[in-house]
Amino acid sequence: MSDPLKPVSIAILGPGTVGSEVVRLLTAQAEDLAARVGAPLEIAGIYVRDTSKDRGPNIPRALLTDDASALVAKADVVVELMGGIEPARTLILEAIASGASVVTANKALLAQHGPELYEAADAANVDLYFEAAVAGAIPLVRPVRESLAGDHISRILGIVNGTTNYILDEMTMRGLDYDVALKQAQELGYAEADPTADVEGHDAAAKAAILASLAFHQRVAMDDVYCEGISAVTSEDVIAARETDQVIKLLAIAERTADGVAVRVHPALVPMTHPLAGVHGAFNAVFVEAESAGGLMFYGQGAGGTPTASAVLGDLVSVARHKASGGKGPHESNYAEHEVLPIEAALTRYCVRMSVEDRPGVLSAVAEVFARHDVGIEIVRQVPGQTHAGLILSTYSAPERDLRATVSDLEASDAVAEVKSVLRIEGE
Ligand SMILES: NC(=O)C1=CN([C@@H]2O[C@H](COP(=O)(O)OP(=O)(O)OC[C@H]3O[C@@H](n4cnc5c(N)ncnc54)[C@H](OP(=O)(O)O)[C@@H]3O)[C@@H](O)[C@H]2O)C=CC1
Ligand SMILES: N[C@@H](CC=O)C(=O)O
Ligand code: NA
Repeated sequence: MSDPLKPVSIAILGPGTVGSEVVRLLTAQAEDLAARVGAPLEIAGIYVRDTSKDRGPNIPRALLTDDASALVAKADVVVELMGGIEPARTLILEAIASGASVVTANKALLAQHGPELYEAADAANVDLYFEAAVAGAIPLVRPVRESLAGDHISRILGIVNGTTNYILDEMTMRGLDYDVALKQAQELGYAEADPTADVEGHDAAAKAAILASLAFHQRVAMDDVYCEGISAVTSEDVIAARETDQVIKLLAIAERTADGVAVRVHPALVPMTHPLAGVHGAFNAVFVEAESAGGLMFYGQGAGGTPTASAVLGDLVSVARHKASGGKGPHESNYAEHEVLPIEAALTRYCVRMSVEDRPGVLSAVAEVFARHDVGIEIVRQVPGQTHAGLILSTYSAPERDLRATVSDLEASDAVAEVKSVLRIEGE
């Protein structure tokens, strides 16, 4: 335990969208934060690659340094907001080795190298906090890691990527083109430095891996998460969804069943009446189902500089309190060994949109393909077309492997001109 009046020295790595807001709020709220921590928080320096670049009025030039290792070595707490794997990983390990606690928003790093970082932090008896890494401002890591530590979480389902929710929402509500909506999301500071991580689902998959690891008390890596992004979602899909009172959302789903755990990220049709359908813009919403607590819902801003800075500062206050007055946050809990199940085992529903020959007998030929794989059809809608008829079929719940085999046979069928899209249906 250090002298309660001695300042806690903070190193900021990366004053970008999030980091610059953290610095602004640390300065603007200095008195409140000092009172809450029990010691002043002092910025020891801000690491950048180029110290000559102007970074706006919130970033004092005098604090800039391009010597990350020297800065990390003199800090009590290192706040990593650069993103990416290297040099973030090495600098966090250096920080931990020198006895500093770490706050990071870097989900990509945690999903790939989490075990190495948790082990180092536990061995050095320092904190590693990462509330901002999952669902931005929403308190979610702490509730799952701490508040629900006495319960059994069975399922987590939600929207955990602000950029893709913003894009899909703009396409649905305002008919915007995909590319225009993505550009806006980048300008608003929601997207990752390389937005491929957002639109291909990798960012949501990293968050799903982190949440599943915390919820199921075992290591779930990025590679364990089945991942499909939204880059293949077309305006036609969005319109077809709206015509059937549904919306398309990129969902992250982590489930624990009797057979093991399954974690997946993919676009899905959600009924308009479901609460997730009402999550607009860059907002996120996550449902957590636990044995004793029942259902819990978390909702708020999942991206953006200021909201994310709130989560970073919350962590910073916690770890600084430990530096000022003693104590330590939770260590990694990874004792469980559930099997990680493949996507083929998932039970889900499909909506298949296709164009078919406009002749008698086609409907029964299509129905026969579904029956061949024991997949029940719940709803059939036919849409007249010029050369072909449009057919939209929604199935009952079935194993993914049977649904895939059905689609593959539909593609090979003479009755089907084209399978235009296949979307899972969730949230009913
Ligand atoms: N933006 C958001 O809504 C959210 C972001 N996050 C996470 O927060 C982290 C930061 O994101 P964000 O602020 O948006 O990112 P930005 O790209 O806006 O900022 C990154 C900052 O880090 C600096 N940086 C990047 N790479 C290096 C490097 N190799 N060496 C030194 N400095 C480097 C950049 O410097 P320079 O200006 O010189 O390029 C910039 O100042 C990421 O891990 C991201 O996933 C988490 C939740 C929400
Ligand atoms: N790019 C991410 C930022 C927050 O994690 C997102 O869009 O959700
Ligand atoms: Na969060």
